[in-house]
Amino acid sequence: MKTIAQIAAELQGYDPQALSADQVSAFLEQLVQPVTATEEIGIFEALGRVLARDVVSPLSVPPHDNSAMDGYAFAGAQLVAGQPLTLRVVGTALAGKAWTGTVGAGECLKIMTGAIMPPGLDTVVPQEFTTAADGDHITIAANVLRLGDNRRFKGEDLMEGGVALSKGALLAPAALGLVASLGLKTVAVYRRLRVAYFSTGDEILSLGEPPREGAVYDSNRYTVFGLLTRLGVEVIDLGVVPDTPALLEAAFRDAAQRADAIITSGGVSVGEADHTRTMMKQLGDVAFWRIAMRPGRPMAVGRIASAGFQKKEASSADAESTDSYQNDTGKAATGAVLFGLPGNPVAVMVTFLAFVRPALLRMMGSTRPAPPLLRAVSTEVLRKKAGRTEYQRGTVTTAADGTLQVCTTGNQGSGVLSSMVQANGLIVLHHGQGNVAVGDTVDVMMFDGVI
Ligand SMILES: Nc1nc2c(c(=O)[nH]1)N[C@H]1C(S)=C(S)[C@@H](COP(=O)(O)OP(=O)(O)OC[C@H]3O[C@@H](n4cnc5c(N)ncnc54)[C@H](O)[C@@H]3O)O[C@H]1N2
Ligand code: MOO
Repeated sequence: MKTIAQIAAELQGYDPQALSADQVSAFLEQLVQPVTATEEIGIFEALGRVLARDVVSPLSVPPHDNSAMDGYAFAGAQLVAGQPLTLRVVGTALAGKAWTGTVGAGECLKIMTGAIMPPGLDTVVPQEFTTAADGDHITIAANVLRLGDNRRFKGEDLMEGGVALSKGALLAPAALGLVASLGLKTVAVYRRLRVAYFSTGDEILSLGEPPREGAVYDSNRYTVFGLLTRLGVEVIDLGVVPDTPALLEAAFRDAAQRADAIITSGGVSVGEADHTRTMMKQLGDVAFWRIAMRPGRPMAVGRIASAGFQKKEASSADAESTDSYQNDTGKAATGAVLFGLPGNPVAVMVTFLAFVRPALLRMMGSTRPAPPLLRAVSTEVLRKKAGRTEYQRGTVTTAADGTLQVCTTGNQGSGVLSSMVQANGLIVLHHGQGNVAVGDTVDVMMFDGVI
């Protein structure tokens, strides 16, 4: 496990007072490692979990060549271009039962979708392309079919012995179905990540407290709860912690003991009455950054030591595998990764989406690349200074001509949550980018499926 100083030394051009968003991502990739503990769980429990071992197909899917249509199976070599074909129906093959008779030249077999294709037959004509000829014959119109049509091959979805799903896959609904199609009842996944969160600040009111002059209700706790829950981690909610050293220390210790990662909001800027910063420094190995981005400029990142694990031992633990420090909760006793987010509600969400979410996914063991950004045409002028990354709240819509367009949603202040609620994505104005004119194409990070 590398210390903050080690990672910083390896990162080109590292300056904690002026880090680009890309440098932050590169830093976090070094700081966080996937959990190692795994468990075997039922498929219904596996949605959103990360596969810890390749799933190797114990059988082929489909298990045999079969029909893709309700119709008539026959040997396709009998088809002649430009001519209809009349065949005698010799029987019916139903799904789930093998047909045991023989089908010769000039003959066909009535077959249902999914029924096994008997040997020698390779083509299926859908029922609606046929007309009943006299007695037990059918006629296939000319030029409606080619040899091999409507036949599904054994193993065309998954072949026995092949890797059906790779380690690191995030189990989405299609993956659950795929596992079930192999007849498997359980999958091996990484244990669920535990993430503790608390809000800091003396001006922050918990719900239920009466309003007080100068105080605001805690909203970050709820947005972070939502973001973490959507990610599928176990959320450890530690509420609002006042700016009191003893209470902050207790909260950090408790969080580091129980969680893999700690998220806090507030107290990472240069304010005077902030014990949060001091406590982070005292209990851990933490860097305080000013990121060249908006919103989300100040942020603290590092590792908080858990009780019984002395900070100065961190370097001796470096060479060891995290596994040797497992405590009885299955969590490495090396403390927890800290994401100290700025207090402003939109800055919390933006830093979470830009940095914390990818880092947590990595800790969960996921190897899925980040979803691609969408390209949309800006319908307004966007003022942007080169030399920092800006995230603006926006709404993407489809124009009458089918192109995607985007406009911003209201007040872009970093405390304004209403414009976040209206948005369906974040317009990402990259580090080197300047002003945007009407008609320029911009990148958008869509929220769907993320938040
Ligand atoms: N001299 C400077 N001042 C500030 C700087 C700076 O670089 N130099 N950066 C500004 C930026 S950008 C931000 S963001 C804030 C971040 O400061 P803190 O992380 O110390 O956050 P606080 O001061 O505690 O809070 C900021 C703001 O957010 C409100 N807040 C905090 N927690 C919550 C919560 N749980 N729910 C709702 N609202 C919350 C808080 O009341 C403040 O209004 O610093 C700037 N200043
Ligand atoms: O950039 Mo701060 O992080 O405005 O909210």
